[in-house]
Amino acid sequence: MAQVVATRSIRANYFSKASGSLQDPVEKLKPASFASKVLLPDHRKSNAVVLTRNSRITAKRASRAEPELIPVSPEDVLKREEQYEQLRGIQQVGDGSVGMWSKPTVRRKTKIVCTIGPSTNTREMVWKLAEAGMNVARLNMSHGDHASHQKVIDLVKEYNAQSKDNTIAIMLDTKGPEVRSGDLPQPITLTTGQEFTFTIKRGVGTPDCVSVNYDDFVNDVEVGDMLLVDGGMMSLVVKSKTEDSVKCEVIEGGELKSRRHLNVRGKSATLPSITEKDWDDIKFGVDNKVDFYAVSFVKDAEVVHELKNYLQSCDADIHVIVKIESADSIPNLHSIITASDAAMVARGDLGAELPIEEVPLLQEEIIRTCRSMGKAVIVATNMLESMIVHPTPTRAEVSDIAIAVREGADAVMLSGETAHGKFPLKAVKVMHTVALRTEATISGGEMPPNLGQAFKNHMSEMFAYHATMMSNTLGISTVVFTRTGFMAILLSHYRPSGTIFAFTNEKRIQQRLALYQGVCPIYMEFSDDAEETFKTALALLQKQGMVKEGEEVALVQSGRQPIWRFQSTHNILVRKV
Ligand SMILES: Nc1ncnc2c1ncn2[C@@H]1O[C@H](COP(=O)(O)OP(=O)(O)OP(=O)(O)O)[C@@H](O)[C@H]1O
Ligand SMILES: CC(=O)C(=O)O
Repeated sequence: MAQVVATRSIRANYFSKASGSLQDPVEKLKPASFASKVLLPDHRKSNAVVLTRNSRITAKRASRAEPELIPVSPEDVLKREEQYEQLRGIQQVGDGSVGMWSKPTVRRKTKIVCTIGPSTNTREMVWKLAEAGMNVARLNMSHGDHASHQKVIDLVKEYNAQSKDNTIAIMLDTKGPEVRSGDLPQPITLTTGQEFTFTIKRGVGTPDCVSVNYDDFVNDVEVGDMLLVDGGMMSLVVKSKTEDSVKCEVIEGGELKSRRHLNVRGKSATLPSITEKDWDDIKFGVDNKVDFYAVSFVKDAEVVHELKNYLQSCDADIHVIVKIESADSIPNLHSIITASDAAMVARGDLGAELPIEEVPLLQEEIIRTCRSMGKAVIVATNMLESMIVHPTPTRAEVSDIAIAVREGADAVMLSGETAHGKFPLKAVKVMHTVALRTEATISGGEMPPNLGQAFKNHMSEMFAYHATMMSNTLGISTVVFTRTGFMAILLSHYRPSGTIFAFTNEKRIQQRLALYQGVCPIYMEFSDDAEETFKTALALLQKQGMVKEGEEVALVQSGRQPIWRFQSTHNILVRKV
């Protein structure tokens, strides 16, 4: 057994200039030296860690072995050998940070968010999605009613209650101040060059005029503005305005269906980010104890504070994900993300309010900002759009998922693909496979920028750093015990190469942790005796096939609320299962 024990005297100035999020691909293929597996060049230069007192680090060498893939469906079992060979190949030419001495099991780290809709809102489909790899179920409050969302919430809770080793978090996505066209008796064809009118009068739906659900639409738009319909599928330029209508010329035509999104290029609506309907939906989320709110069209941090104050006032422990999708949010990105728990790159509206070519650059920037601030980040929209109607993805879609994984997203999201698509399970499987394959090429040890500022240099942060170094060096998984989720989230932030098995005695925390990259959350009653708890945890991991006999793991005891330890002591124990 190896042990790291430290007291408060450990110097915490171990942070160095971060590595970029993407390593040079040629560099990546070079066999790494031992030192480069442990520390990146910058870390080496800065002589990162100084343990001054009461510290000892030893580690036992176990037999060399290779990692194994976890099957997620019967089809995967058939492909196991093939994938195993693939991964082995990668590790031989690549970093070697996984599986150097021990035998960790390779699990997908990047999480999958699935929007539940008419294709998937049954018991059978919720179960199948969960078994295929869904980690978070998203309820889009722009569609459906409370009764239909309640049914899905109950199904997910039922799944969680009966599942031994899996848990699905619930995300309630607010409708927000979205501007939509009204209902139409049947779709209308818009032809390039044609005149078309939007009116704030209710109930209009003719071949050349349709209602808009927002009274200030006429005031917000100006002559010359470009209107985008359905995320840019169609576009119109504003030619003139009256008191209640906006006359346009169709630039890009197409088929206009009922209740389509309307965006004005470069402008956000002057509506509040949380509308009356949203407050009603938020209350519904509190009553149902959902895990996350995804708040649409956030423009500044004020709205996040307002929501957090409300949640505090009703004693609701629900995390807030800000959706970055409005032109106004970009100048306030830093303060918005600071105020929230996580962010979503909501590329649909983002690419309509801003020029579409800005989307990949903003995605990279938002991910980098979140990673440097210790916040979770989700990449959403159109990830496998073609799979709404086709059983296989385009190559570009596969690349899109791989890019989000390599950029360091905690999660990737499916929208129409699982909500109303023809192949929801296949879409999840594609996401799973692409994420897993991409992750196998990412070497452990890449730290986010500005590390050390995110969590106020807490002692736990240094332990997360060292546990990560151990995981990367020894090729082992990490086991952490957490009541609040803090330490598991912190570890996730450092992206160790092995899985983070996060044991918690709180069901809510277990569900919340389902969103975080690399975290496998497990519910367990804690005993008063630490040793007994460790043994039970390792036995449980072995029983579920998550670790194997003889495999080593790093047990981390740190965090804000000490469990079985004195206030000022923190431990990392390396244990053989
Ligand atoms: N709860 C639901 N009930 C009915 N239909 C739904 C539900 N959730 C999603 N959908 C359908 O799936 C589609 C894609 O879901 P998504 O969450 O991407 O919607 P969206 O972001 O509002 O996009 P859109 O502009 O297409 O409505 C929706 O347009 C809607 O047709
Ligand atoms: C997810 C979402 O709301 C968007 O992409 O606009």
